[in-house]
Amino acid sequence: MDVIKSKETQTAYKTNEDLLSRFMASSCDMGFEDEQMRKFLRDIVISFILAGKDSTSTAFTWFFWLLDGHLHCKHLIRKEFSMLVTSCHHTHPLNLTFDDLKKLNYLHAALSESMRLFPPIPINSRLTVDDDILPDGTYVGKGWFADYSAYAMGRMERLWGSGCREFKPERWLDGNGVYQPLDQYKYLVFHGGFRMCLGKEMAYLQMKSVVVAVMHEFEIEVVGGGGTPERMVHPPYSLSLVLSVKNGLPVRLKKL
Ligand code: HEM
Repeated sequence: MDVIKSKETQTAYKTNEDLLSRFMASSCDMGFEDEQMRKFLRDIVISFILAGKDSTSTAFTWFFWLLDGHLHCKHLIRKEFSMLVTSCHHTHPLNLTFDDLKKLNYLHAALSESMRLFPPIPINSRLTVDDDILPDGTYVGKGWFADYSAYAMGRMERLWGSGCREFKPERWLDGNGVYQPLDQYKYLVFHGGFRMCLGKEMAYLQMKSVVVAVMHEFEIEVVGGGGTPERMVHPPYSLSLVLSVKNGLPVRLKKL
């Protein structure tokens, strides 16, 4: 609350580009009293922090686990961002801009593919407020839970074809290597419809910039071996609200 109050005294929040300033600037005509507005902003910030922290860190963990078992993909990711840095005339990947990061098609595909197999939020639930009939004719009564598993859906042959259990970033790319988003209801990693994740684009942006920064500086080796096709048959997961790697993911970093 103190941070919000101190920002209110700086008129610069209307032009500042940090997230809180943006929320403040876009909420000022909502008709709230001062204190109501502060609570509203506090709740938005807390929900963004809660929703965005464990989800992205879980996604990173599986991503690096999978890369360790798919060295060709690791090589393609490094090649893609190194070429981008050169073509944009930057001296360091940390100088890549928002628009530059959007050009990392292969990395975007590899992140999507990793989350298809290991969705950070593996199971999700809804409680019905009224009787309803789903589009396929299934009856759902008032007060019932309707659950879905993004983990199971990401491994269904009917949806992803015979190679559904393989890590193949290429399935997200067209013939020119450009990333092709798929139907949000086939890929429910970020949920779908009105209550879809509000931080999806931010999550990709954050993950791309972190992957590039880390991989530019270090070679990452998973202690005990990463997600080779053989190890992927029985992945070491631990199921909670998020899909963690069981006992964490110890890695060795070698400075490049
Ligand atoms: C890989 C990372 C992420 C994944 C897989 C993910 C996934 C999801 C999912 C499945 C939901 C729906 C939850 C539900 O309604 O039951 C959700 C909601 C939400 N996410 Fe994310 N999320 C990620 C990152 C982020 C980030 C970085 C932010 C913000 C900085 C964020 C903000 C939100 C918010 C505010 C909602 C609630 C939307 C609403 O109820 O209308 N998420 N996310």
